[in-house]
Amino acid sequence: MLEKTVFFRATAEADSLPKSVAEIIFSGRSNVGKSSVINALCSQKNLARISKTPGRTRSINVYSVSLRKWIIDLPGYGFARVSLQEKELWNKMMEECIIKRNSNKTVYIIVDAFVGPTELDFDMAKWLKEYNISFKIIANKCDKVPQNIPEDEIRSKAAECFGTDKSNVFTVSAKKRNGFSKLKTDILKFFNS
Ligand SMILES: Nc1nc2c(ncn2[C@@H]2O[C@H](COP(=O)(O)OP(=O)(O)OP(=O)(O)O)[C@@H](O)[C@H]2O)c(=O)[nH]1
Repeated sequence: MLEKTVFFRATAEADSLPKSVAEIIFSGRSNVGKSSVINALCSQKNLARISKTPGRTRSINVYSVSLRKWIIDLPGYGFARVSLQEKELWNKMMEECIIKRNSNKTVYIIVDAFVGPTELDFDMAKWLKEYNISFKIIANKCDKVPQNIPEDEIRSKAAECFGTDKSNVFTVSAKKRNGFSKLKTDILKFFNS
C-alpha cells in the first residue's frame, strides 16, 4: 500500500518544511540504514539514496504519502567527523523539525540490531520523552544477528532498554526486505487514524 501512495519526494531545510497533519519521522545513527528502510518500506529501489559512506543524508528528505501526510528522513546522528558547529546545527534542526512543528507525529528510532542501541539512541529517546513525543524502535540489520537469537528476544531487550512496550519494537532487515509487513501496518494505522 505504501509503495502505491508515495508520490512525491523533496529535500528541505528544517525551517521550511511543508505543513503536515500527520508525519512519521525516521531518525537514527548515521549508517544505520534509514534510507534502506524507507526503500524497503515503500518497495522501491532508489527512492532514498543508500550509501556506504556514513553521513550521506545531510538535509531532510520528505516523502509525501498523501496530501499533508509525510514521511520525514532526518540526517543521521553520531557521525564522528563533523564539527561542533555542525552538531549544533543538527540540534537546532531537531528542534525545528520535531518540537516546533504542530502536527500529529511518531518518531521511529532506527537502531542496529547487530551492534545494539547506543548511548546516542538512548539520548534521543530521552529527549523525545521529555517533550512528550511518541516514539517507536526499528531494529534493522537483523540479517546480521546470529540465527539462534530469536527476534522476539531482540524486541524484548530493546523494549526494556528504551522503557517502552514490546509492541513498539519492530525487527527488520532492509537488505533482505524482511519484517516489513508489521511495520507497514503500524504506519498505515497511524496515517489513517
Ligand atoms: N547487512 C545489512 N546491511 C544493511 C541493511 N540496511 C542497510 N544496510 C547497509 O548499511 C549501509 C548504510 O545504509 P543507508 O540506508 O545508506 O543508511 P543511512 O542511515 O541512510 O545512512 P546516512 O546517510 O549515514 O544517514 C549501506 O551499506 C547498506 O547497504 C540491512 O538490513 N542489513
